[in-house]
Amino acid sequence: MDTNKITVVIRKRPLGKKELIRGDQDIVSVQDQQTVILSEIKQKVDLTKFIEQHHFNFDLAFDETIDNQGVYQLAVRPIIQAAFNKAKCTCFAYGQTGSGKTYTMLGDQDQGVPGLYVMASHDIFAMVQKVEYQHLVISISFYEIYCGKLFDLLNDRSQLAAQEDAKGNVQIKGLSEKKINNVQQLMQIIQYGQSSRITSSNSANSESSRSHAILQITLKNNKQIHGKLSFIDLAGSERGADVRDQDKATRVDGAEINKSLLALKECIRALDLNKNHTPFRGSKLTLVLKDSLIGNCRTVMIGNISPSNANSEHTLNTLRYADRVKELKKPQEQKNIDNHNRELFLARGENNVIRREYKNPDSEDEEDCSTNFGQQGSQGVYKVNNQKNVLLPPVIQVNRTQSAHNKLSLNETPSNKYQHPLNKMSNVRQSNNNLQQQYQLPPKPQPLPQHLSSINKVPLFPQYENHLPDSLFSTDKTQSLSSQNLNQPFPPTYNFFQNPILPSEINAGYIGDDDYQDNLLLEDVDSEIQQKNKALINQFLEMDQRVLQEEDEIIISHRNHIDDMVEICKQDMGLLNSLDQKFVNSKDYFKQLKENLLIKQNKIEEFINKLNIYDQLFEQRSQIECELQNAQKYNQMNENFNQLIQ
Ligand SMILES: Nc1ncnc2c1ncn2[C@@H]1O[C@H](COP(=O)(O)OP(=O)(O)OP(=O)(O)O)[C@@H](O)[C@H]1O
Repeated sequence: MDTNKITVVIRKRPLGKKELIRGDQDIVSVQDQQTVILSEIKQKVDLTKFIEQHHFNFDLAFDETIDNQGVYQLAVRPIIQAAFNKAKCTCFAYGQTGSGKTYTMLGDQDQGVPGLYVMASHDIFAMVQKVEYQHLVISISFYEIYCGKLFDLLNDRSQLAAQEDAKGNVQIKGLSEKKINNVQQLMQIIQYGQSSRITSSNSANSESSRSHAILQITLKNNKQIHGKLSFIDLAGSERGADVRDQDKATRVDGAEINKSLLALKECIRALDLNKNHTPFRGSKLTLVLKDSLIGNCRTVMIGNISPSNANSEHTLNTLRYADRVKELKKPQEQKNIDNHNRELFLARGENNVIRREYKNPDSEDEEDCSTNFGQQGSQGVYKVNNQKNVLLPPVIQVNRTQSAHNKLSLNETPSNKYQHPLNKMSNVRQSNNNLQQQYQLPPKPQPLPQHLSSINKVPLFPQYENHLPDSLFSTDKTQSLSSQNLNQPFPPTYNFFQNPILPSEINAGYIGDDDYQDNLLLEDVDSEIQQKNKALINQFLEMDQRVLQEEDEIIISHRNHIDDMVEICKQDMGLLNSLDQKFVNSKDYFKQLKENLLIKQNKIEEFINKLNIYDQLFEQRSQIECELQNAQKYNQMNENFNQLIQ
């Protein structure tokens, strides 16, 4: 699949009123429009707190200062253009309950904030005024998937059936389609459909949606589909088990949500890897989206995240999910590097994680609050931030081409102290932990990179003009929707898919950058232990990759196996039939039956062998994982020991 077909975007929402009152801390920082850093507050067994910083890199990352208009312009608008060029385009909003998915898609009517639906439709209706698209008819469908069932939101929630025809096309039988002529009509229909959605109260968000809502806008040319846009407000990604006060129905529903989100990830993964088999049938969601995820398609995945420390686990899950989707379209070398950034297997060894000492934001100790790390300029100086709701990592800029003296300076361990063989490594870790974690003011809205600031903004919503951020676009926002603009709804100079945003500079915090990793740890600490650990990690990653590949192949083999068995069963039936009709004598019948059984036996054995190989690989991976965990425990013990004797 073309690398530009999938765009992964992260959007952080601001802290909500309740969170501010509760004193929640903002633990997410977005840097250079691509990097997201989550500072997770954790606790050791001795109850001391520390911060684990997780670094992620995406196609686009938006902080709380961006509004829906900005998200639309930078991430979504290009797919509207693509739909007019006959593509099937999909925009997903993914994230935990209350992270801002609906706000992004639908906006906030009370506050007069437009969402992506309305912005897209403004552009669509502007486009169909162009001569070359005047023949296109726009129609919409709106339905939801709840507990694996489809409900038509534009027809009294009537239940629908998704059926796959002989050619593999999926049709939703009975789905109503409304022809629309203008934005107002579209919004009225959406509002009507939205009011029929399934919502149920839960502890995270009183208007929580527990279903996937799918809005499809189809561009038709004489009943033929010219292009299609699907906007999907996915159900909350958190696990059913994490939601309080849940009854059985809620739990079942939660499991269904998980299943579909996993299937979605698998489908995007399969497409990206150009696999022969894509598991669309893994869930209703992926089945109904089949035609939008194959061939000439574009996908924008918006991962919505909450900034609050109370949601750190879910936020981390969303970032990892999005990272997994995004990881697939990277070149192999980059994947290898980022494999280091992946989930769980060795929390302390995870290479996209930095551990830091936790400093209580209530602390009045000014002296500790300004530490120079030897950086040039002001970036290494950490100032007190009186704003208690913000817990942001210090931005340490390290130029990766700089020589050793420009690196993050680490404290020397006094030579008269006992040195354990593992000391070098633990010294580094300890020094890292000793870095004073301070609190910065939230970053000012960052100016867009030069090549983006020249975007020719077309004011889509004269009625919403007052809400547009001045900082976002260089053009005059009072410009009206003139006929000239209507003829040119898409900025001719800008196409996101042709001009992806490049990181303006390497951010030192991004540990996926192996030069930086080398600078921080490896060059300075060349211990045997560390080499061993590194080798173990590489072994683990290699094995992990093989296990994942084997898993994919087994699923494909299983489907093939079923097809084969069905074929043999058909032959068996035919054989019996022939015997009944006396077309075959009993001797030939027994001979053929035996042959069929042997073929079945061979196929079953072949498949069992595959499963055995998988078991072995899995076992090997577990062993390496275990060794890694032991190494981790050993290092921890050593570190504790050092702390005790110092
Ligand atoms: N970018 C934002 N700016 C301001 N407020 C926001 C933003 N994103 C979300 N909110 C607010 O946060 C609350 C939760 O957002 P929203 O309902 O969109 O969450 P959700 O992810 O759709 O949740 P669910 O899956 O339960 O429907 C709402 O009150 C919304 O107005």
